[in-house]
Amino acid sequence: MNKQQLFKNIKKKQSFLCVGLDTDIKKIPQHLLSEEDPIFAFNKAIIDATADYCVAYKPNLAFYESLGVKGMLSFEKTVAYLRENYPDQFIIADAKRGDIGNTSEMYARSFFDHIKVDAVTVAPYMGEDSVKPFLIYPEAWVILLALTSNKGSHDFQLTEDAAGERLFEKVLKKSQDWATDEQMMYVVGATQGKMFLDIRKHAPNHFLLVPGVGAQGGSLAEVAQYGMNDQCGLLVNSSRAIIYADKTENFANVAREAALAVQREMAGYLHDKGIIPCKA
Ligand SMILES: O=c1ccn([C@@H]2O[C@H](COP(=O)(O)O)[C@@H](O)[C@H]2O)c(=O)[nH]1
Repeated sequence: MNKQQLFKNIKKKQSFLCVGLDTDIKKIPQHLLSEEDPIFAFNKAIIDATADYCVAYKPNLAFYESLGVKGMLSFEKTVAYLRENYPDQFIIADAKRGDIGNTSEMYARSFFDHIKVDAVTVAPYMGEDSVKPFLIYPEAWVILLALTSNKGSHDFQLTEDAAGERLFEKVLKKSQDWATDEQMMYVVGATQGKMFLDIRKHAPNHFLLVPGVGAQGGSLAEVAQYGMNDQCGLLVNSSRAIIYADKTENFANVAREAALAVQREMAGYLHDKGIIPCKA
């Protein structure tokens, strides 16, 4: 999916919500454990319940890999289910990959040739040759870690060189030699508040994948205020606060309500920015 199609979907759905499929066998409702593939059954129910209110899904690979081969099958089935039934949803494999060139090439093949997601998250710290193999797929996206949502983002990403340039700024600047905003996005944590202003100085037109609202306490209002651009430019992820909003047999309906609440708030910010027309 290209940038224009993504923006069109955001306007149509009045939402820039990405639902995170961080599916943990220990957290899903008990009654699903008798299913042949409980993880897929959970994901399918969550997707069917929330698809009206979001434009993207982000399965995090750690949750699937932790279950071995079975988990990877659930992941692949989830992506195939989305592709077949919700082709307008943008699919992000949150895998935080990146290695020497020939190894990155294998990661890229796995996500873009084999599983066929729209985007993969990549760590930038091994540099150009570790990122470039993901960029040979013209329709696929790289989402580079820039300024993450966790406390540890201070350890490296916010450190300054002698000229006062912070590491995340170097990442934003340098990586723009590798790809345009039609193929690269950046991860910026919702917990970073006003730092979105600094991000936008270096990347005014890029889409940002923003995790950290909901369970991590980041403010959607601040993200919209400081991070939104004329084409929205935001995909805000929420995982636990939506998918585990309820643990009973009614979990999917409650997840739908949680997604709807976020979508309504997002519609307000899109109106305020003039991206979607005000209600009559
Ligand atoms: O900076 C980052 C980068 C990635 N993540 C991932 O996003 C989700 C957040 O889940 P919540 O339950 O909504 O907190 C999860 O998959 C993280 O690994 C992040 O949180 N921060």
